[in-house]
Order: sequence, then structure tokens, then C-alpha cells
Amino acid sequence: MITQASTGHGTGNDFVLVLDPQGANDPTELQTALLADRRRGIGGDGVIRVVRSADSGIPGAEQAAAAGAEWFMDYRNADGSLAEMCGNGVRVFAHYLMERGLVDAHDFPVGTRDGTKRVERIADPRGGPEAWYRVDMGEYRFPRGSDGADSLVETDGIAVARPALSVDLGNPHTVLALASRAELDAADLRRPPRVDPVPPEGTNIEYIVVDPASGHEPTGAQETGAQAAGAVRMRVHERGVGETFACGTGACAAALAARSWAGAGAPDYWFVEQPGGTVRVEVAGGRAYLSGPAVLTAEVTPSPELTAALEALAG
Ligand SMILES: N[C@H](CCC[C@H](N)C(=O)O)C(=O)O
Repeated sequence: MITQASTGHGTGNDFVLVLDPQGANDPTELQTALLADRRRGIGGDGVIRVVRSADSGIPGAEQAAAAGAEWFMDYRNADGSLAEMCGNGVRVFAHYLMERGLVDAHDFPVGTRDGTKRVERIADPRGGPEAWYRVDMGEYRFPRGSDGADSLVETDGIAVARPALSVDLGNPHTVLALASRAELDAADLRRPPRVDPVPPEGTNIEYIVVDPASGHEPTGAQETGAQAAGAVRMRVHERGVGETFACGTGACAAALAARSWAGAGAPDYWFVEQPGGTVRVEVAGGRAYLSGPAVLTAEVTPSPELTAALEALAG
């Protein structure tokens, strides 16, 4: 029975969070979809169950517990489907743990379906009021090679299918570069884009414009020291959700694709500007690091009607 929930977002990618320490409330797909429903439920791009790794019964969670990750981020997309990782969600998850006093460190491991991730609370590099977190997203992969493209993506509003590069951040991504901001704005993401070859597990699709003039240089210098920074504008059609204001794993995939296409000497720091806000991606030692804000927005008590509707959808 879900009697309490919270909501939060990372750069406008928002989530319903449900505390379930003992893993007693593993929601069904239909229950998850109702919680995420913006009209009939609470509303969010995804649902995050906050569960103790040792009690979750989720494959791999025992290893997370053994690695010191007391808490496990059990993430599901708005359609109820499971996903391996959520970059914006893990920042909100970490913020929830800190704000609730469920962890007492500023740098701690958390469990995810893509393994244990280290999260560190940092100051907003622009001096703003929001809590920022830096996440070691782990090793990334180009499943079908990193030079050029391995897929074609057909999108409403974009003339002809465009080449795209597959990037794996624990969850699948397909990144394509557009020629201009106007073309980026013209993409109509109300219908799912068509990817060829069809990815067997589905994919998150990122549309980017590499945008050195995006105005991040001065800020970038503050945040990256002397290092040059790349800048990308991005929109995303997320697997299991649709278009969202931001995607953390997608921002990493976008930066990694732009860095690969830029060739030798490309920056290791990238600012990825999305409709919901800007995050920073660092690449080092074959790993990606994602930094960005996290905000808790509300505490929610489901009404008796919603509670009854959720119970009716129990497994
Ligand atoms: N829709 C994604 C999961 C959420 C990713 C996104 N919200 C993020 O911040 O990384 C998938 O099915 O792989």
C-alpha cells in the first residue's frame, strides 16, 4: 500500500519517489503507470522506489549492499517499464536520501540496475541555490563502434532519415547530430522516431546541435579550470516516456558522441543544454561523470480514491 510519496526533478526531468525500505511494495507496471500519470495519478517521467539494497530482492542489489550502497534506486519509466539507469533520477534519489537524513555522508555509493554508482554532493558551479550532485556514471560503450554512425533515424519534422551513433550508458542511446538550432526546434517528437535497425531493447534518442557559441565558454572556464569545454544543445525522445525536458544518461551519450565525432583533441568537458536546463559531462579514463542539480518539489499523500485504484492494480 502506497500511503506517501514525494516528487522531485533534475533539470525538469521529474519523478515520483516512494520510500519502501523493506521492499514490501514492488509496484506492478500498471501501478507505476498510474503513479506517473499526470492527470489520474501523481505525475512524473518516472517512478523511483527507494529501497534498501539488502532487502530489495533485485538482482545485483546484494553486490551493491556489499559495496556499501545501503540504498537502491529502483527506477521505472512512466509506462511502467524497467530501465537500467537514470542520470537525472539518481541525483534526485541522492538528494532525497540526504534531505531525509537516510545517509549522513556527502559522497556515497548507491545501488542501481546498472551497478553501484558513486554520488557526491557539490556546490552549484554557477553559485546558484540548488543542490548539485556529481555522479560517476561508470564505463560507457559504443556497442557498434565509435566512428561515424551505425543507425538511421527517421523523425517527423526532419527531412530524410539521419545517421546516428549508438552509445551505451547501461541503458541504450541513439544520438544524431542536426545541422542547426532551427532544425532541432523543427523535430516533432510527439510520435516515436523510427530507428533502423530496430534496437531490440528499444532506445533513447538524442538530437543534438554541437554549439560552441552556446555561451558556456566563460562559465565553462570557471567550472573546468583551464580546460576547454564543448557545448551541445539537445532534445530527447526517451524510451518508455516520450519527449522529456532532459535526460541525464542521454546528456552523457550526447557528449560522448560529440566528443567522438570531434576526433583527437576533443574536450573532456561538455555542457549539455536541454529544454529543462544544463548539465555538465566529464569524460575521463573511459568513464563518464554527470554533474547537475536536484530539487525535491512536494510531499504527496494519495487520496483514498487513488489508493484504492492503486490497490486494484496490485499483482
Ligand atoms: N528512459 C530511460 C531511463 C531514464 C533515463 C533518463 N531520465 C535519465 O535521466 O537518464 C530508459 O528507458 O533507458
